[in-house]
Amino acid sequence: MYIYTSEQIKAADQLAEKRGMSTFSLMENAGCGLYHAICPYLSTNQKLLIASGKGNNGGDGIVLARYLKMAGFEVDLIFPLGEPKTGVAKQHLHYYEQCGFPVEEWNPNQTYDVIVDALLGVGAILPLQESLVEWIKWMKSMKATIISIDVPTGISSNSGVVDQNAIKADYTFSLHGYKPSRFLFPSSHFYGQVEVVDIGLPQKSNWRVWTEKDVQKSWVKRETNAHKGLFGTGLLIAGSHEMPGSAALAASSAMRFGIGKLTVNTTQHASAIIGPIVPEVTFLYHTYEELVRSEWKNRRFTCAAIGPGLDPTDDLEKLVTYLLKQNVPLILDAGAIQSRSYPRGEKPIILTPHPGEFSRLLQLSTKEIQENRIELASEYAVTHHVILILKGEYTVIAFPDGTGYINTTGNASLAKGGSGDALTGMLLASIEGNDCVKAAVLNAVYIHGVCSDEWVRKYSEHTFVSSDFSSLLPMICKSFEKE
Ligand SMILES: NC(=O)C1=CN([C@@H]2O[C@H](COP(=O)(O)OP(=O)(O)OC[C@H]3O[C@@H](n4cnc5c(N)ncnc54)[C@H](O)[C@@H]3O)[C@@H](O)[C@H]2O)[C@@H](O)CC1
Ligand SMILES: [K+]
Repeated sequence: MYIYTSEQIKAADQLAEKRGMSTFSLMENAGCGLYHAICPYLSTNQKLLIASGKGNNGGDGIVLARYLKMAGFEVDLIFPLGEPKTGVAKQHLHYYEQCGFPVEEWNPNQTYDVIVDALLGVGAILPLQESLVEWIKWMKSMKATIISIDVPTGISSNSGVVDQNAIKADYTFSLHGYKPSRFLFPSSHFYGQVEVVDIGLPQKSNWRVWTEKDVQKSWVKRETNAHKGLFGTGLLIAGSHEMPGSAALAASSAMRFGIGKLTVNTTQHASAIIGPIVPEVTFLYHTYEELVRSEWKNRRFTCAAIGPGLDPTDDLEKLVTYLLKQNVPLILDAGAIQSRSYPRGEKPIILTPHPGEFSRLLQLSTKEIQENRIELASEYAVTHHVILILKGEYTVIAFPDGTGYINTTGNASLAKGGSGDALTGMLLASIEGNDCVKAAVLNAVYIHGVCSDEWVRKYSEHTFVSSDFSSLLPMICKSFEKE
């Protein structure tokens, strides 16, 4: 489940060539792999069109056409932009013709059930040429099932940018790995259902998708002689007169997700609301200044989270600066997400902005953030030595060492006040319950999403509320425990 930029794909191609695996063979692997992956979606009574471009994406289309013809499918292969230009695509066209298969002229009066878009892949340069636009308009009018090879024509590989005439695929079969645009916006909505086709290249990338298997492998089972001191003594600085619920949601999720002990620093008013919901927590009622002065030394907290339900003020900033010096895992959310510098310590500092908060941090529009979520999150994490969790559909989790992950769990039911607070609580618990920081962070994000996925399996997505995390977590966590 790796993710590759167009530059990485080209480099992998060149390295394979140098090592003796020719691009001709890779194209054969691609076409053959595509054939096996696409076949289950086709039937021999359908009329198929493969539209190939001049580059190697078009070459993949030629190989696929040969396999489909050999299997008895009714396929027309056409070149709306002219015949192939690259050496390997020409070679494959030669072999295709030697096998006795024809190239057709585009006939706008012919109808098709399935159209395979092998026009542009990772070599696309936007905007689309006028000659292609006319053809795409005809193709869209056909109302056929559209299958794109590698990336839908008209979207960028590396960013979320989309040409106004881009092809919206029903299915996309990506070669070797996902391309970043699969998880960016608005491009991801043009991919349809996506499958990755292996073409025999070694998998190596700093970016990948975190999967159920990853969670299972990294799930920590408690020792039989465990005691509460082993799972963290957390300080949650959250909740205000106006927003007491944020602290309740973060605290209950932290307790449910396994933290040993939790103290909530909040207002007296907020604690009257939090207490009945989470009787397991203890309370502090300090001002930010008082917390800086004494509490840390007296209490020996092993981790902290700050921000849910808090307004960004100068005093809050002073407290964050103080916490950053304590060398404990620190989660900064909501009101605590501000522009500042970070120490290069051993303990993880985790920021959890949504696109609006990240846009304020970077002084970029939300559109620019959404088009380049992966790259921008990674740059920020590396430059500031923090773990950056950029929330939203396909949450991006970027680490200071330049690695990163995409989370694919979760759905629109999470678009509701309080879901971020619950994540903060889960992160606080997770970071103390797993020695592997990456797994701790990724598992919290993954399971947070699974809760909402489980909800929508049974109930309407409109009805999920963040208090539901508490009742869903016991069952969902159980499903990851090894017997
Ligand atoms: N390592 C891999 O993953 C492999 C990838 N292969 C395929 O090779 C593709 C990349 O091939 P290329 O680098 O040849 O690039 P493409 O085939 O994506 O596109 C290049 C061609 O499209 C034309 N073009 C670019 N932008 C255009 C626009 N806006 N309007 C009209 N024409 C435009 C260029 O002039 C060039 O002729 C991949 O997407 C994949 O399908 C496989 O064939 C082999 C191995
Ligand atoms: K394509």
